[in-house]
Amino acid sequence: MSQSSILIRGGTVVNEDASSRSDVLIENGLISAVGVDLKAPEGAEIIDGGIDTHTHCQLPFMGTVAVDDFDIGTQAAVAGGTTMLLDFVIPAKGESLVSAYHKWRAWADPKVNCDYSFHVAVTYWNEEVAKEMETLTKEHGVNSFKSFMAYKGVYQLNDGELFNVFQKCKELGALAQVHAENGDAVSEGSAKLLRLGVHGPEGHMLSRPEEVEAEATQRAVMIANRVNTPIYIVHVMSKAAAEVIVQNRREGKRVYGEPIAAGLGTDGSHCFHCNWRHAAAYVMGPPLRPDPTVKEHLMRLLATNDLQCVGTDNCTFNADQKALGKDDFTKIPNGVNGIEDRMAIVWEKGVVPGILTPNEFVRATSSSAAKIFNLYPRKGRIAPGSDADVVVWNGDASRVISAKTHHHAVDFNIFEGMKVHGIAEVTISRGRVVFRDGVLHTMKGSGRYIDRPCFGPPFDGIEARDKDRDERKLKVEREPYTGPVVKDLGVLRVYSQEFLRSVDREAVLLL
Ligand SMILES: NC(=O)NCCC(=O)O
Ligand SMILES: [Zn+2]
Repeated sequence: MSQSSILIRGGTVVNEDASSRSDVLIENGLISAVGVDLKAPEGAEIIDGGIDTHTHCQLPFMGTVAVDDFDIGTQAAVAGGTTMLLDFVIPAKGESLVSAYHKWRAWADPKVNCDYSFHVAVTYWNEEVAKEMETLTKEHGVNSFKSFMAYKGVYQLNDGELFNVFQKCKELGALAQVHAENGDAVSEGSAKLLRLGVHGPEGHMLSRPEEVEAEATQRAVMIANRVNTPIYIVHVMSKAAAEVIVQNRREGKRVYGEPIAAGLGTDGSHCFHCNWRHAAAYVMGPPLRPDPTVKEHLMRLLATNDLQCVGTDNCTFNADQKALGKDDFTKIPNGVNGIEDRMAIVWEKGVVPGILTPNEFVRATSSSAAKIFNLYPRKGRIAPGSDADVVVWNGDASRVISAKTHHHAVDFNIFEGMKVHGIAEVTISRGRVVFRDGVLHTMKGSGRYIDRPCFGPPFDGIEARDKDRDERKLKVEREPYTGPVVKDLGVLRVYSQEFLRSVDREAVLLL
């Protein structure tokens, strides 16, 4: 059969809700039939191609540029069974969001080897930004905007700005996302560690413990709930932050949480490694936690659907780039790898020990992302009419992860030496075999940018909740007050407690 027509026979088709022994027929980039005797290698599982919800290919960041570009990043993706990336446009403070979007498209379009789409970060706030958000949703298929609560002085928004961004997201039907870390606490913590003479990578981790992430997570959820708009917390890295999400979901708040491959597969103890380069390789924000039990904890929350999508935050820097921070951990470019190994890490740490079923694996690595970002069932499902992004997955086969053999550009792999089960034997992107038996067959620029319409599933019921909560229902109709009113001084003056203590109170009131 030609590339535009592929029949995968004799496998088990694994969707998020059911598995069945079926063949899969692919024609012209779409799945055209799923059924028996249509005619994968015996015993293989046919899984919908993975969706990585969080990548930063060739991101200009902290004085350098991430080395996995859109070509290498998408090659690594398909080699690991991922067929779609959701990357981020991150405009500089004051830069037009729309221009930044076009700049990122020009970087990505000629290079991508599988489908992709962009979230856009809001790194400052004014009315022009609000208009540009609208343009991005209406003309450029963007339905998610990320705000940073960290990176003080660079990307960090204050609470008032978060209210504005979330309110605009709600109006547009776009999903508000946050990087939840208290940027002021990070900044104070970093300065303290440096003052104490802790300059190495461990200082990064020690300067921003779990409560710094948990507090910001709670604040973001509170603000989103005040606005009554859904909120998506990117890279949930700690038990404390995860607990905030679990509790708020129990209370009915519309909150989604995204652990990443690094947080599920390894931990922050590496930041104490005596080799500086090794330790620096694990520096990312929020940090990987030193507690070795965090990874299993997060995996169990994926099983219960308390956390939803697995991303990677893939943002890779070579040794010489990480060395920008050799004398000061605050200058180490933050970021780790993950795109290629994400699916295998979730299989190894989730399915192999029995924490996740294969169906839950599909939900966590693909279908939930497709639903939350409004791509379903075009992506995230093996069914007639869906895009033919498919992986023939061998859950019994194993490999040892190594920077020597990986498909990334980076010179280090945070999962180095780990034996993982779950191998993508064949990866099909839009009906074309792009990876088979360990060999890439990618075509640079063949991936497409996928528009994502607004008002996806996270918005179901939001309007009804607005009606239910409408405070006007509690407004009290009263007789107007007709008694005396103190003379209006005309000017509202706000004095500090210190000032008030230092002067005669009577005098101040008379001013
Ligand atoms: N996360 C990280 O350490 N690097 C990438 C940029 C970001 O997402 O904050
Ligand atoms: Zn990120």
